[in-house]
Amino acid sequence: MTRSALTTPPPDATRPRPLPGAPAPGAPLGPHYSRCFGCGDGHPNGLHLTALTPDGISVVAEFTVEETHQGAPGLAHGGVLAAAMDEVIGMSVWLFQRPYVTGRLETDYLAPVPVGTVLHMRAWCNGMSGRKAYLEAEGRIGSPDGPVAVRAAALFIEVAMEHFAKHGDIQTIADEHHEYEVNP
Ligand SMILES: CCCCCCCCCCCC(=O)SCCNC(=O)CCNC(=O)[C@H](O)C(C)(C)COP(=O)(O)OP(=O)(O)OC[C@H]1O[C@@H](n2cnc3c(N)ncnc32)[C@H](O)[C@@H]1OP(=O)(O)O
Repeated sequence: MTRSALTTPPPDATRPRPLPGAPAPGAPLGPHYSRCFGCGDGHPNGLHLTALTPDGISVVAEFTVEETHQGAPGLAHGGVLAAAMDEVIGMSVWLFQRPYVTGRLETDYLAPVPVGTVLHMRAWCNGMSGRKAYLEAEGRIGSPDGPVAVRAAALFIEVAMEHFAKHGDIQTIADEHHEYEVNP
């Protein structure tokens, strides 16, 4: 991965560990929001990623490239692939049970991804330092051992739940997230 200093963990970053209450290995991860473009099962033309965690600290996910995801005829749009990377990384940092948002996302495109492809994705955390989490992901064509088509490196920043209350739709957060108390 061609990664900048901004997405490279500093020497004092800590390695993540599975938290008590993390989903059991192999258990499916539900959407964080039903209308999320990346993972929402209620989104009419989103990516509909399906995911699980093998170990409580990383995520594997599948994304089937549909006609609605095209850029060039018959090929996935690069922005859609970046969205898929953002989403699987967001799913992995969600395992740490604190809210994070994408601060920076870097993407390498290594091979075109045809419509109909099942992209096998994996995301993991390289280190955490204060509010910053340094993460990485890859997407492989056709199988978990297939050729790598996309790689991404990201800096996610921890935010308070008030971030979503201030900038988003607090009622929907309250309706779908009973695990958090939101005090706008
Ligand atoms: C209900 C549940 C739903 C759950 C929701 C889960 C959603 C998952 C969805 C997938 C993920 C997304 O797409 S999230 C959507 C896309 N992302 C966003 O909308 C974020 C928009 N940006 C922001 O809101 C803001 O810029 C923040 C929160 C990222 C940072 O603002 P802030 O809180 O004021 O903090 P700030 O002081 O600026 O930054 C903190 C530290 O991070 C560094 N930093 C900040 N941004 C960057 C950057 N782009 N590149 C490098 N470094 C950065 C700063 O230098 C600083 O370092 P130092 O000085 O401390 O060293």
